[in-house]
Amino acid sequence: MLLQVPQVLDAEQVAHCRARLAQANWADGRITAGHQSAKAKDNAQLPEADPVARELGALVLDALSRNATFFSAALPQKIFPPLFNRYSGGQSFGFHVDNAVRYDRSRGGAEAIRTDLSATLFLSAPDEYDGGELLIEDTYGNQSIKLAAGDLVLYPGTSLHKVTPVTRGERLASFFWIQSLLREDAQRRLMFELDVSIRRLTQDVPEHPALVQLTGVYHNLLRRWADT
Ligand SMILES: O=C(O)CCC(=O)C(=O)O
Ligand SMILES: [Fe+2]
Repeated sequence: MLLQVPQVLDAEQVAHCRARLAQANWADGRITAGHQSAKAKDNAQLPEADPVARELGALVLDALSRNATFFSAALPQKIFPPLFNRYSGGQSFGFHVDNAVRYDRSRGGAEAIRTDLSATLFLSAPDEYDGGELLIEDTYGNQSIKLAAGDLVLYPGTSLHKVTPVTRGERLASFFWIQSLLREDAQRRLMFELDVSIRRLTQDVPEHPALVQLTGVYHNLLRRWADT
């Protein structure tokens, strides 16, 4: 399932991130690339331990924790501390699949996070740059994603994807991975659709007794499938 989540960050939060990123110590993006993707990757990135990355990463995680759509679609178990990248002057990232497991070293150890889902949170407005589309190979063909600043796209970690060359301006984004309670994309999609339907019914017919039953079905399926 490929899902766009609008307005994860508001205009003020985006402006704050951009101001901090303008002063940050950017490095070559290949620092976090796996063996294969290093060949395809040409961008700038903040190192994982960079204080600006940690500070803004916490801001992004806090926004995600209050976003019902993100929660319902991802059913997050662990989230990799958000990273930040920048493409300009023709930079791009060729087709690749993200590493299956990432190690979060932000708390001293090296906690393994299975990358069930990948996410990009756009921090530049689409009219600020040319190119820079995130192309994702989906079951239904290629999707070309270029979202408003503050919006996020969530897609299965199993997907082949690339970022097309940025030929004008600069594309800033935050990107990260999620280990979900549900390992399979098909299960996550079913649970998301069930949750969206229950929420619509709760709005339209709040007193209907079947709502209690349906909510029970949701939780009992999750209990059956959740991998904790
Ligand atoms: O910049 C993006 O939108 C995606 C970055 C990416 O695919 C990666 O770092 O693995
Ligand atoms: Fe990637």
